[in-house]
Amino acid sequence: MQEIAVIKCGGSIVDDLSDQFFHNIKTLQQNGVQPVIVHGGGPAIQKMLDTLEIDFSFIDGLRTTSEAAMDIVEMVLSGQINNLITRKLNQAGIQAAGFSGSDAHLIQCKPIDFATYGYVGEVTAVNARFLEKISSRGTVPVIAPIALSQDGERYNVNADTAAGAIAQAAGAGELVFVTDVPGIIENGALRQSTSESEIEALISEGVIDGGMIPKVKAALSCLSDSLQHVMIADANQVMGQDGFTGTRITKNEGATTDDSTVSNI
Ligand SMILES: Nc1ncnc2c1ncn2[C@@H]1O[C@H](COP(=O)(O)OP(=O)(O)O)[C@@H](O)[C@H]1O
Ligand SMILES: CC(=O)N[C@@H](CCC(=O)OP(=O)(O)O)C(=O)O
Repeated sequence: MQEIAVIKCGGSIVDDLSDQFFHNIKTLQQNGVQPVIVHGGGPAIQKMLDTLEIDFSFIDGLRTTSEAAMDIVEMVLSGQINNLITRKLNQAGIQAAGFSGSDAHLIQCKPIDFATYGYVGEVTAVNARFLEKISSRGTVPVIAPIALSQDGERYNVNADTAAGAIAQAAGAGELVFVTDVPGIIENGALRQSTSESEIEALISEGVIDGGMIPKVKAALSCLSDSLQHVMIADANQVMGQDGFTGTRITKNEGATTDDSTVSNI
């Protein structure tokens, strides 16, 4: 089986992906790696909810999602952003197919806490076998972070969390959060690496803030024996021979690394 690399493409950068991003995906394929793309779309969702004057708030970085908001989340993520990225990949000569996480039981979930968050899901299982079937035929799956509950309801999942769960369930050897910054910045400089104990301090000191918090949390929760580091990187960087450059996140030395909670169906 070829190595899988999950690339999470942030909503902050989807409109500004350069040729270099697509070149990097091609290079991964040429190196025998199967890329799986998971995307966000926070800014586009925000814009549409504001235009339609649909209420929401953020609690711990998660968008509270009413039924009306969920219609918009699904429309924007599946109908707009997923199509955009898939179309651009195909235009760049990379065979790609778009999916909602609610297709083919790709992402299964349960509500986090319906009374507080509404339709916001916590991933319980990923259909990694389906992904493997698509990837092994040379097609790049492009996945919107929408999940299905056991009773067939759609839920909104934070895209960083969805990418982490997919990487974990698919046994990915690489997970890269590509975004609009080169990695974790501290005092104006890029931090080349960090680990669990430092991250807690960086969050409490306010160095890691806002949209960077779900990335580092997702990274820490999916590190395992097969996935020993996670990268946060600039989406349009020139990728070198050693892969993406940015901030490399690892567990602390000596910590248990195999704490899998998402099942692979
Ligand atoms: N220490 C930090 N280093 C870099 N970016 C940070 C840091 N703390 C907070 N951020 C913010 O996180 C943002 C990236 O997260 P987000 O906007 O959610 O991106 P995406 O849509 O790509 O997931 C950056 O643009 C920056 O504003
Ligand atoms: C529950 C929740 O917060 N879902 C996110 C899903 C999109 C996302 O995560 O997009 P980014 O990667 O661009 O942040 C939202 O509604 O914005």
